[in-house]
Amino acid sequence: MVPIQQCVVTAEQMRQIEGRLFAAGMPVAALMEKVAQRITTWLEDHFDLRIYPRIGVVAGPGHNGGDALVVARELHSRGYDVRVYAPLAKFKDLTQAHAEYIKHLGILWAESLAALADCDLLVDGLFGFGLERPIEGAIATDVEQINQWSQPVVSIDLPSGLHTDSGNVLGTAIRASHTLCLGLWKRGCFQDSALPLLGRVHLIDFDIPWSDIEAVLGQRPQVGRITAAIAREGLPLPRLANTHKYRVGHLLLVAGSQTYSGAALLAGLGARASGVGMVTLAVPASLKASPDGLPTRGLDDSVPRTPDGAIAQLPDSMDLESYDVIACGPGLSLAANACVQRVIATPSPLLLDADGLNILATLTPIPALKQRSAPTLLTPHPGEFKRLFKGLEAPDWPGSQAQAAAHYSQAIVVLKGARTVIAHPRGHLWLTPDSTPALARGGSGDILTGLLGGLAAQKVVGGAAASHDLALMNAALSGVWWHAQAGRAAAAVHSELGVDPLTLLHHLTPTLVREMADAQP
Ligand SMILES: NC(=O)C1=CN([C@@H]2O[C@H](COP(=O)(O)OP(=O)(O)OC[C@H]3O[C@@H](n4cnc5c(N)ncnc54)[C@H](O)[C@@H]3O)[C@@H](O)[C@H]2O)[C@H](O)CC1
Ligand SMILES: [K+]
Repeated sequence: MVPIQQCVVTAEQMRQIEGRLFAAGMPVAALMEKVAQRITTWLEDHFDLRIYPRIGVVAGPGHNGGDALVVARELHSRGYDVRVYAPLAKFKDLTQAHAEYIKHLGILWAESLAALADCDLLVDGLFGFGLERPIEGAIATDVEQINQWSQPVVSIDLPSGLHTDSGNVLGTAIRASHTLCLGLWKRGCFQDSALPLLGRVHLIDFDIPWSDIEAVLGQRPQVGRITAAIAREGLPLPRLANTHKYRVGHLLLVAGSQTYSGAALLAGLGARASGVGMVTLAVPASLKASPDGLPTRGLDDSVPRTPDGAIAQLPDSMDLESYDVIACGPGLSLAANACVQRVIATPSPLLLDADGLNILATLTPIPALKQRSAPTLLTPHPGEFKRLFKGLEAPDWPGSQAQAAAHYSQAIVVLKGARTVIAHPRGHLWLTPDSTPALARGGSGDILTGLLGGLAAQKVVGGAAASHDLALMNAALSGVWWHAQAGRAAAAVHSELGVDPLTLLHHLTPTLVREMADAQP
């Protein structure tokens, strides 16, 4: 059984799951009642009656509106001063019944949105996963008015106006301060276009039986949300009490040039934060004297250099197979072609990033990757993705793009974005639950490369070749999640503008310590 927090559905999948519950005998009205009770309790816990006495509820014609009306009734019975506004006169039957009872109770039924202007909190129950077409006309005007007001807005299921799957705005959409996703996470909650409108997201569980989820999503759902538990499981912890540095991974990091020296350093520091036993940083001799005490292997001056001062070729004397994992790319510049070709030809687990990917794009990338006998992890941002996988950016969302690219290249693809997605060649897709725009900054990605490489080396070391693919996947899940959580922790202290790469680095270890402590029983 997969934990509920890990499941992500489309509108159609949710409809199918809901349909199974109803077919099995769960009355529609009873389910709405149960869901709305949980929403009401959540609201009461987060918006105290003494501070938020007046609550405005905006209800639509469908069952999202029905949920909202039950919430209105329950808030009224718990002592809140509730006002309801329903911009459409026609309701589905169950919603209509709740509307009549609301009026019978004497709850204020407003004729216009203006009556809700001085409410302390608004509940948005206009549309949920049944939104079929763009919001237009008078309702669009109402939505825009709500967005101009300053009180918090809690959206039921989704901010009204967002498409459940694509996260795109249909016409116009509510800008929520909180979104209470009902039952299962909806795919739209992970889309870049939806992020500015969702506010903080919470799942309201209503005990959907696993058998019904499994019947629709399968025993191992193809799409998963990375939970803290998944991320912790993938970390190389705990260590054996009698281990030593060569048993906890040796990473070769091929990075840097005269022009881009910072990238190599940040990737090296990211690797160091991963706890990996050994990092060999293959950098041009000019970068050898690294600040911050990082052990580097500066290749001597006899090694040919590119015009940018990157390593043009790794020395023949270097045994690349002796490392557990090779990570290659940050700050290499585009001329380090031969160097990248050599690491690709080495039968070791490989992570390619930045110029490693840009150089790969100039080769015949897919055959080059498919010929590899060891697993590959690619970490493109959307620009690198486009160069590498021309045409595969067409599917409607980054998840499908990454899945298509992973299938096509037979590599694990970490497509970086506001919510990074991770796709495995066998089809599984993982979504990052939360992150921060503070990470939108040069250097964040270099740190991620080092972190992933270091985690991967610790997972790979000592394992049979057949286990290396899983080791890389686990490293990707844990590393992407850890990096995002550290970014959030750093932003909480230093603001979204204050998370420069070194600040991010300083938050990696404390974040790990906190997350591991949270896992203690
Ligand atoms: N997840 C669950 O199992 C449960 C969900 N609940 C809630 O039900 C909604 C989905 O309800 P549904 O009636 O199918 O759809 P909506 O309420 O989102 O709205 C459909 C309604 O609106 C009309 N419509 C659609 N688009 C527009 C538009 N642009 N302009 C005007 N009118 C439009 C459409 O014709 C329908 O009449 C889900 O999100 C949950 O909130 C259950 O209550 C509990 C179980
Ligand atoms: K809504």
